[in-house]
Amino acid sequence: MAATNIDPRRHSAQRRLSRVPDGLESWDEIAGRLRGRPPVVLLDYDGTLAPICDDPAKATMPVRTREVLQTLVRHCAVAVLSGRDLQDVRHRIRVDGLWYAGSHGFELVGPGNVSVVHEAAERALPDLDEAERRLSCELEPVAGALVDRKRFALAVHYRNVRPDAVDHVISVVHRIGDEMPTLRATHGRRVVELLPNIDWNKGRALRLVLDRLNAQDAMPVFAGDDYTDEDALHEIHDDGIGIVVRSAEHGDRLTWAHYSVEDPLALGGLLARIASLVRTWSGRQP
Ligand SMILES: O=P(O)(O)OC[C@H]1O[C@H](O[C@H]2O[C@H](CO)[C@@H](O)[C@H](O)[C@H]2O)[C@H](O)[C@@H](O)[C@@H]1O
Repeated sequence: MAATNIDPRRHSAQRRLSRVPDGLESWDEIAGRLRGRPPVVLLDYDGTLAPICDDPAKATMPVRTREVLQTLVRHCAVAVLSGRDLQDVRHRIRVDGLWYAGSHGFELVGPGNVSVVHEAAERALPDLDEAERRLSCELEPVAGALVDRKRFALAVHYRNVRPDAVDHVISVVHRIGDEMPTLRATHGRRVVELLPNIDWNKGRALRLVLDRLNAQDAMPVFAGDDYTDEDALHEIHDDGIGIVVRSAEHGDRLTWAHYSVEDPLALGGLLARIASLVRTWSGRQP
């Protein structure tokens, strides 16, 4: 299962979540790293901007975080890289001027009507349709299982499934995915997903955004909470600031992040400090 791009030779640079310093406590160090290098801020949505909840349709970002994004985007480039469908994540964030990537980066839109769709991923669409049909049918009897179709991904949520039925749900998704060579499986927070079997992920989408912005001198700052975010954290590991949002759900896993924050609210606080810093540089305009 080719879920990530990560080069195993560099695994020694990963750390356990419990050993990653807190970003708010390390603020002076972060501010020092940003000095002279304006940030490009790239963010995951679920579990990062918005707290995790039982119903994916009800995940919302705190009002204060939206205000911070509105301030940030006036002073630096901001992108949201989500596993959600592109239209869904745009609708949830509702801030103009941002880059938005949906389906884990297989489609993106940016300011000035920029639109990028991964062409090869379109070849997986018939199999995604077929997998959606079969999974909806096979998992219909499983209470709490939720099949969530995005344009270039198919998530099966098991957060509300009885613990003794979870393995069954996961194995059904893998069996159907294995029968379709155009698809591959990935895992997230109480979710298993089928994606186009292409060497593409949030790390590659992040690099695409930086390239399009011509942002070689900028400091990429990425924040995420989940396994799929590790590709983006890995991508900027040597030349950026990676932040992981901690969660008990993952245990003491390995991460490429440089700093951590306790939860989405704390991340909002850290983003507010970054916003305040970049505002100062541009003469304190709102
Ligand atoms: O990359 P993200 O923006 O973090 O999207 C990843 C998945 O997030 C959503 O599911 C997760 O959040 C739900 C709401 O809190 C939660 O109920 C679920 O258990 C989590 O897995 C979203 O629904 C998925 O489509 C995304 O792929």
